Amino acid sequence: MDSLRGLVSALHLSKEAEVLFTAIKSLEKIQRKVLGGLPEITLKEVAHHDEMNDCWVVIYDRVYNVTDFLRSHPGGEWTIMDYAGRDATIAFRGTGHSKDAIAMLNDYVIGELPETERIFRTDNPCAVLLTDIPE
Ligand code: HEM
Repeated sequence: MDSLRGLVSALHLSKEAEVLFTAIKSLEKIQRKVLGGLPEITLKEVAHHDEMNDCWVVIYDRVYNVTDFLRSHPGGEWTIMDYAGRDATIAFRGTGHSKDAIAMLNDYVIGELPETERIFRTDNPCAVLLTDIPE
């Protein structure tokens, strides 16, 4: 999907193509919900992806492959690379990202932590409570 988005902007395709792209993204979201959510990925697995050409981070218990986004990140590639293979939630939140940035996370999600490793999205009564984590 990321390459499709790249193609759309590289070719300066029409607004309709953008709308279609957004619709596909929404369908993917619905599909994820209907088919039972994201694949589980452990913190141990995430830790293997800590390089410039293979960079995963965890934000709000979800796993993101941001390899293709690093170079275009407005805050610079190294701000994310500092958290490559690790949890970046506090850094992401602490730098006051906009709603657009939060929505953008959906473009890169590849999985979520297993229940036992989650801090935010869990039924555990001791979990950190946040009202505005990305839905
Ligand atoms: C991994 C997913 C991330 C995405 C999708 C993302 C996205 C963005 C976006 C869209 C902006 C532009 C401003 C805004 O809309 O809020 C931004 C700015 C920024 N980001 Fe990130 N970001 C991510 C991770 C991080 C991390 C882990 C850090 C670590 C500290 C970080 C630090 C910053 C900083 C410092 C800016 C401000 C740049 C400036 O205004 O000069 N970001 N980010």
